[in-house]
Amino acid sequence: MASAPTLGGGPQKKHKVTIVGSGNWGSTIAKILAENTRANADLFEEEVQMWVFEEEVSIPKDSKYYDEAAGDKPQKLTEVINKHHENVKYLPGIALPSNIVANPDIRDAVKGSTILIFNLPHQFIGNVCKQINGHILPYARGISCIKGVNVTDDGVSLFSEWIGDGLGIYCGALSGANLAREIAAEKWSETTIAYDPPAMDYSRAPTPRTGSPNPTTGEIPEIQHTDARGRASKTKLTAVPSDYPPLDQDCFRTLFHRPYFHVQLVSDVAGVSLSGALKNVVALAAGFVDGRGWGDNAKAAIMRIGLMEMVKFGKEFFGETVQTATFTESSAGVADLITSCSGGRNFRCAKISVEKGISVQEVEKQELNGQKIQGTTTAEEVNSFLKARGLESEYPLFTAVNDILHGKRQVDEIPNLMSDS
Ligand SMILES: NC(=O)C1=CN([C@@H]2O[C@H](COP(=O)(O)OP(=O)(O)OC[C@H]3O[C@@H](n4cnc5c(N)ncnc54)[C@H](O)[C@@H]3O)[C@@H](O)[C@H]2O)C=CC1
Ligand SMILES: O=C(CO)COP(=O)(O)O
Repeated sequence: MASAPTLGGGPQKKHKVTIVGSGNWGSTIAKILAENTRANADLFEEEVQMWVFEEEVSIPKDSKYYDEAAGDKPQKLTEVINKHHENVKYLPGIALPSNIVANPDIRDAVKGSTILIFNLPHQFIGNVCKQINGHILPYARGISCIKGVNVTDDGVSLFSEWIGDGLGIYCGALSGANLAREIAAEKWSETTIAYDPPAMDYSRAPTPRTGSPNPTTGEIPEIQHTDARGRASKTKLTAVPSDYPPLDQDCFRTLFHRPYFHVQLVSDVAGVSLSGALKNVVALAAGFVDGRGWGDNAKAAIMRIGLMEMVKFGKEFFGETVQTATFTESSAGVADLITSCSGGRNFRCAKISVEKGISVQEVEKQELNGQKIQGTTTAEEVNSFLKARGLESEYPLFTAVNDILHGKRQVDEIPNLMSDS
């Protein structure tokens, strides 16, 4: 284990960072993390592990990476990334720092890491967590960059909480107006990180939700989560050993903040996670109306109604744990809604689907080269949750998007369906 001297002369371990996922956003975040682990050698091990869902890629003849010896033979994506320091499939044209190690073995990638960054399409996270459960450090901490919600028959839960509960660790959330391709090109943007673990990790005062260790016994409080049906779950955390730098908000700010990627810290994990998930449904609606050529006023109307439904959903099902300001003031809320409804993949796929008269899923396959949009599944998941509670009519925009995706409604019906909003 790498160590560095402390003021007291004792060993000071460094945090090891693993990113679970390597798509368009996953690879962009890996770039940011690797730049910052290099710049902060007192806190972090320089090498960043990046778990890659292994697949084979063909390198075209006109590519600078074309290898005469290999010819057209497909090559493993991990090997291409480690050799050329570029994710040629999911983030082409962007140089990745050489301290990123692409690893196809998920258990090996997370081994010994104190910091786990979850960044993959939400439909794959369940299987990945199953594979790493029991193979991570008990005192690891996580951040979920996933934009989606976890819906089961029992209710809606946030991936940050679901990952935390499942793995027995604390997991915060990162979300913002963050089109990956712009950030990978180092164009300035803001993001929001919500990280609010019990005070044992904290250099600041504890919040009422997370409490602090019992001053007499030193016992660590459990983290309590309440799902959308009001059912509570508790995660008993293992404290981060004191020979590591504190794993607090400041540590995560240092890990993520770049001159071109400004981090705003909040404690509302639920609000940040929900905003990121629900705005994808709204972005599909914005794409539908743009595809019909209705212009910016219609798109603004969609954003206004969508934001209202996002806040209503958060307040109705997550109560006091979400703050309205997260939706209306943070990068994770209104700013992400605007960028996603302007140039996101959900928006673009929905727009093209209307223009070409084909399904959004078909456009996704044709246009995105393996990238996955999240709005289609989130629209279905949110709809099945609302339907089961007889609440579809209270969320006309969310409901209309799902109905259009399933051919039950037409885009032209949107104005009438929104008439009471
Ligand atoms: N791309 C963007 O601009 C942004 C994306 N996000 C969010 O980040 C999350 C990750 O998305 P991206 O990195 O964009 O992914 P992506 O859509 O670019 O790529 C798909 C990824 O899924 C992986 N994959 C395919 N099949 C798999 C399987 N069976 N098991 C596990 N992995 C599999 C692929 O290897 C690839 O890494 C999503 O929740 C997305 O909403 C958030 C902010 C920006
Ligand atoms: O979340 C995003 C921007 O913040 C990306 O949205 P898309 O997945 O629709 O591209």
